[in-house]
Amino acid sequence: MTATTRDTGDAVACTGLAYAFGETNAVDGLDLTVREGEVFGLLGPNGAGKTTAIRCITTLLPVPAGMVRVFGQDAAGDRMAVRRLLGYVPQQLSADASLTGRENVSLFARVFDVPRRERAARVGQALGAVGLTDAADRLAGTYSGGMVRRLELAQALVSAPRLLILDEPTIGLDPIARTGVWEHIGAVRAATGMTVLVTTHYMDEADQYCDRVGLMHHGRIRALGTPAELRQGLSERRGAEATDPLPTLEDVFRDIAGSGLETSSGDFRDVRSTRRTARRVG
Ligand SMILES: Nc1ncnc2c1ncn2[C@@H]1O[C@H](COP(=O)(O)OP(=O)(O)OP(=O)(O)O)[C@@H](O)[C@H]1O
Repeated sequence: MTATTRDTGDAVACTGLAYAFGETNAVDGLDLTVREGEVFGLLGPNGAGKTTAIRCITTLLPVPAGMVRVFGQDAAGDRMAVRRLLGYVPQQLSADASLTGRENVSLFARVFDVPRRERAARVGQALGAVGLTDAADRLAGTYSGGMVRRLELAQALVSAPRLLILDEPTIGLDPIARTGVWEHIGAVRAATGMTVLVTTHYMDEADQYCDRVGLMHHGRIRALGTPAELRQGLSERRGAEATDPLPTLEDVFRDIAGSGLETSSGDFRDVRSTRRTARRVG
């Protein structure tokens, strides 16, 4: 095997990844490994560099410094090979309100080269996997926010990716719609063994649905582990008694990102993203 096709068994391996916008070091020496089959949550305050890192991993941005591999494929080398391995749900709207759900997913099937004779069946399966079979032939413009998010999930799933990358998939959704999105992700994952890399500002979701989380701050991972490990670690650092309740993941986040949070919106909600989502579903 050559260096560019070496498969480490990891879904994503970033080493020393750096990306700057002018003077701003958005990603600053990021080391990150996402293991095959896991749900990995990338958390961090506004401006931590999560979206920029994800855009490098999806090959939408170049890799100016460091290394990014997706299932062993070099993102700076064969970008199409990397793109074929992944499905991506960005923060911005990726569904067209003037098309039906089925038409939207069909468009992605064509773009991702799903063989013509399999297309109709695969589109139907993707819509079914996110619970949109009954609404498939309605215009996406008539969908609720949660349905739009599930439609975008179907778009990303139609190419049967080995790695699904979701940038704040539940922002702006009500609790029931949030749970719905996660349940559909979980069902597809259980059926296919797909790896999931997700960013979220909702600590409760990270705690409940992610196998491991990485807390990113100023362009790097500052803490890494299962939610339980991170909570236990903070408890030990605080010298808590065994009978004390474990701190929450939000406590861990505040402990690490500290001042970074005070310069943002005060909680983990990204106002900018919420607005983007509000536009998308409006
Ligand atoms: N297109 C751009 N031009 C200039 N600076 C940018 C651009 N995109 C991002 N940045 C800057 O890079 C840094 C990292 O931004 P990024 O969007 O990656 O963070 P994030 O962790 O995804 O934040 P959020 O949680 O708010 O989405 C920030 O300082 C941001 O202002």
